Amino acid sequence: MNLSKLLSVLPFYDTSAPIDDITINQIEADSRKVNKGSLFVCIEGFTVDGHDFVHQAVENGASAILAGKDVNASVPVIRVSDTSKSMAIVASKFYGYPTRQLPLIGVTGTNGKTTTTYLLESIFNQYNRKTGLIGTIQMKIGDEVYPVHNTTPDALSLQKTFDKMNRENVKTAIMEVSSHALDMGRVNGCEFDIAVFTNLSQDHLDYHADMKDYLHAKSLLFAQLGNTYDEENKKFAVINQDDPHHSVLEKSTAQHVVTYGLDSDAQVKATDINLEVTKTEFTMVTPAGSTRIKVSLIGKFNVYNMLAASAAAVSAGVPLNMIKAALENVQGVDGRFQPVDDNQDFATVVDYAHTPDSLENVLETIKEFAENKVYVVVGCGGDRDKTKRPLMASVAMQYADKAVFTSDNPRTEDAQAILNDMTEGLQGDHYTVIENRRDAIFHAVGEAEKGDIILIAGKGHETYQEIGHTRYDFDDRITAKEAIQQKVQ
Ligand SMILES: CC(=O)N[C@H]1[C@@H](OP(=O)(O)OP(=O)(O)OC[C@H]2O[C@@H](n3ccc(=O)[nH]c3=O)[C@H](O)[C@@H]2O)O[C@H](CO)[C@@H](O)[C@@H]1O[C@H](C)C(=O)N[C@@H](C)C(=O)N[C@H](CCC(=O)O)C(=O)O
Ligand SMILES: Nc1ncnc2c1ncn2[C@@H]1O[C@H](COP(=O)(O)OP(=O)(O)OP(=O)(O)O)[C@@H](O)[C@H]1O
Ligand SMILES: N[C@H](CCC[C@H](N)C(=O)O)C(=O)O
Ligand SMILES: [Mg+2]
Repeated sequence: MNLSKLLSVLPFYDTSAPIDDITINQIEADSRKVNKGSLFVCIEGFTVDGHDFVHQAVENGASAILAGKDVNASVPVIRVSDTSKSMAIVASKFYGYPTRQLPLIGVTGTNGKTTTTYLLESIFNQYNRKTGLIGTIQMKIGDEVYPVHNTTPDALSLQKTFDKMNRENVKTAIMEVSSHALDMGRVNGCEFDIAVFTNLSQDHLDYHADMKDYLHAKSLLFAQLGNTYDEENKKFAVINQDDPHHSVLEKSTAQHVVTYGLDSDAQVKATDINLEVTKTEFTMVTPAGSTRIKVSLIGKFNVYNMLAASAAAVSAGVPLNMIKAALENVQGVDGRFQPVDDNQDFATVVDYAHTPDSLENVLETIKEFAENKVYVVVGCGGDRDKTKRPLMASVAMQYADKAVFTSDNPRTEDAQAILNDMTEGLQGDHYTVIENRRDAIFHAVGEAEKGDIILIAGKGHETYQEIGHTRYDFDDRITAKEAIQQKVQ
């Protein structure tokens, strides 16, 4: 695409040299990936400054540079005030505004985003729509799976991905939208049709100044739905009415609000809920009718996730019988309340709870069904919210008969210091500290007796333990299986 034409979407910019004859065939923010004919965008990161890599970008064939400060280059430099924002706008144009033609559902909230997006994927597949999915575990186009580095990728990768989805005939895109992404403007340029809010509780206070700031970031998704009304293209804000923050989000948008909740007067609600150890049953009441649903997902928190997905699907016009069929087929999400079984006489569950609220929800569910003792193996991530550490430890102590505190991605922090943060001032002594996660899992499995249940929390689908800057192979499910096999031999 002609560079002047591409930049016509920007209100103001300066150039160091004429750009009329330049053709751009790629936009790139990583100098290492620049090819001949690229526009290299300099982004000031948390680790390094992209402006320092202009030389490498030019060596690799960049035809022009988009910069936020003075840089020297043998190719034209385009100066803008904010390269991240400009990149999102320019990328949308370069890829032909892909989300204008692609129905897009964004899911935000502290817990339940991944689960809700997977439920939505199942519902839209049942409705015969090819789906695209972007989130914590992976990116998917139909059945094709791609690896991801972030829950919500940067603006450039997103626009590129949506373009690919359009070219591969995706009819509905579903994505997790993290608070980091909203705050950093990664979803700038995305035209959402439905925004879903799951819940808000403490997490990420390493990044957000306080809970108010965290809530504000979440509200940006609802503000981004826009304030113009198009009868042909209705937009919806799907909001959990049982969450105390719901009214802030409702006020952030001018679009239709669809509420969901367990009791109250929500538009989509669950009544007559029957929570069992292997299944859940409830009646889903929606503006489109009611239906009894029997699913294999466990726990009240999953009823919320099902309501969130159903409320979004009903808003998009999916018939209730399709929603029911899809939910009843769902077998669970990778690493979320995932049993590890090898004919042992105690239960073992791997789950991705890594916040005080999610740990409490999952332990509450387990406690309700436990026939005997409850064990929990859990740690807290390094280089992440330090204030959640004692809270997670005390939740573990409150619900478990025996807590085993261990490491969960210490990253650049000292694992023992993280464990000290967890256990300092802790009430009670029914806990053990075993820094090595494999040893901790083997310990819990070794101790468990008939009818006990072990929850291994925090890593879920993760297949690594990150120590320093290195990710070592590690999988709770594989490790638990090995421990069980060794025990039952
Ligand atoms: C704090 C943060 O969000 N960092 C993100 C950021 O990395 P960064 O700022 O360190 O980037 P950087 O390495 O300084 O690089 C700056 C620029 O220089 C460029 N560069 C760099 C090196 C080079 O040789 N040449 C070059 O051009 C880079 O391509 C980049 O454009 O930009 C990267 C690329 O987009 C992200 O992958 C990275 O996320 C890191 C991995 C991360 O851990 N982020 C977390 C905090 C996060 O975003 N989490 C949320 C929520 C998770 C959840 O709860 O679900 C998420 O959405 O993932
Ligand atoms: N609606 C919910 N409310 C509270 N806890 C939940 C809910 N849904 C799931 N959980 C718990 O939170 C864990 C993470 O769930 P999930 O991966 O769906 O959330 P997420 O919002 O995508 O998390 P992340 O921020 O890491 O992407 C689950 O393993 C479960 O323990
Ligand atoms: N996306 C979350 C995942 C946390 C998972 C847990 N295993 C940890 O490493 O803290 C984060 O990066 O904060
Ligand atoms: Mg997620």
